[in-house]
Amino acid sequence: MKAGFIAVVGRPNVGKSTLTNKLVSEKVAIVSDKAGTTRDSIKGILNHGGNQYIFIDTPGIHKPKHLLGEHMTSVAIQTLKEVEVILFVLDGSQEISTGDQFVMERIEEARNTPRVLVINKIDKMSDEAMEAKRAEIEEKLGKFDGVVELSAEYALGLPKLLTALDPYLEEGMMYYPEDMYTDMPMYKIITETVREKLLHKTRDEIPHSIAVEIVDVVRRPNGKDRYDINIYVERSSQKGIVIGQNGKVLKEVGIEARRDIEEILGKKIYMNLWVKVKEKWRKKKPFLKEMGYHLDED
Ligand SMILES: Nc1nc2c(ncn2[C@@H]2O[C@H](COP(=O)(O)OP(=O)(O)OP(=O)(O)O)[C@@H](O)[C@H]2O)c(=O)[nH]1
Repeated sequence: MKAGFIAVVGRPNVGKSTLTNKLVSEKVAIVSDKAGTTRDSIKGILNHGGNQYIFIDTPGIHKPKHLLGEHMTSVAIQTLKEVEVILFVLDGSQEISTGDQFVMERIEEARNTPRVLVINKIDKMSDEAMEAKRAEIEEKLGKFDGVVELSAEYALGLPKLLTALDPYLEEGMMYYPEDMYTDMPMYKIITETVREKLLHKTRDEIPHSIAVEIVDVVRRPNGKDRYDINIYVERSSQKGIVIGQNGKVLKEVGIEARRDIEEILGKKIYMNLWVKVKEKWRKKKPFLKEMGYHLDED
C-alpha cells in the first residue's frame, strides 16, 4: 500500500481542475474558460492499483492584484510545501510565458520536493509543435524529474501520469477511506456549483467579482429542502447583468445549478437565488474571511 499528496500547480487556465476531475473520475473542482476559476485548494482522491493518490488542485499562481488574489496565490504556494511531489501543469498549446516562469520560481522555493511536468492540451498540438515545446521547456524552465504529455479534457495519457507519480508515493497507510473522493464540504460543493454556472454565463470582470454564500437551509415537511443563496457582485451595474433581461440569466443559472446539486445530493430541492452588491469585496478582509478565504497572516 502506497499513498501520497500531489500538488497540482500552474498558472491560471492551464487545465489543473480539468485534470484533477478526470483523474478522480468525479467533479471535485469547477471548470471554466475564465482564468482564476479555482479559489481554494481542493483535494481529489484516487484509489488505484492499491495506491492512494491525493491530488490537491490549487488556484492558478499569479501576481496578485487584490486580497482575494493574494489568498489564491498563497494557498497554492503553501500547498507546495506539504506534498510528496509537485505536478507543474503547462498549457502546451501556448508559448511558455513569464506567468509559467513565475510559477517555476515558486516551485524552486520548495527546494527538494520532486517535480513532474505535465504538458496539457496535446489535443491542440501537432507533432512538430510538441518537438519544439520540449526544447522550449528545457531552455526556459530547466529539468524535471519526469515529463508527461497528455490531454486532460479528452483523458488521454492519464495512466502514464500515474506511473510517473508512483515512485514518489510513500509506503504506509491510506489517508482517506476508500469511498471518499474529495474533502470538500457539501456547502462548498453547492456554492461552487452555483458559481460555475454563473462563470459560464458572464464575462469580462464579472466572473471575478462573484462570490456565493448559502444563507439559510429550510427543512420542509415534503422533504424538499429550501436553499436560500446569496450571489455577491461588486457593483450595481453587475447586478443587472447577473440577473439578465427579465431575470433570464439568473433563471438559467438556477435551473442548471439545481439540476447538478440534486444529482449530487440525490434528492430534489428548492433554490432561491438573490443577487446583492458588496462594493469592492475582493479587497475587504472581513468579507473575505466571512466567505472562507483566509489570508496569510491569519
Ligand atoms: N483543448 C483542451 N482544453 C482543455 C484541456 N484541459 C482543460 N482545458 C480547458 O481549459 C480551460 C481551463 O481549464 P481549468 O481546468 O478550469 O483550468 P485551471 O488551470 O484549473 O484554471 P484556474 O482555476 O484559472 O487556475 C477550460 O475551458 C477547459 O475546458 C485539454 O486537455 N484540452
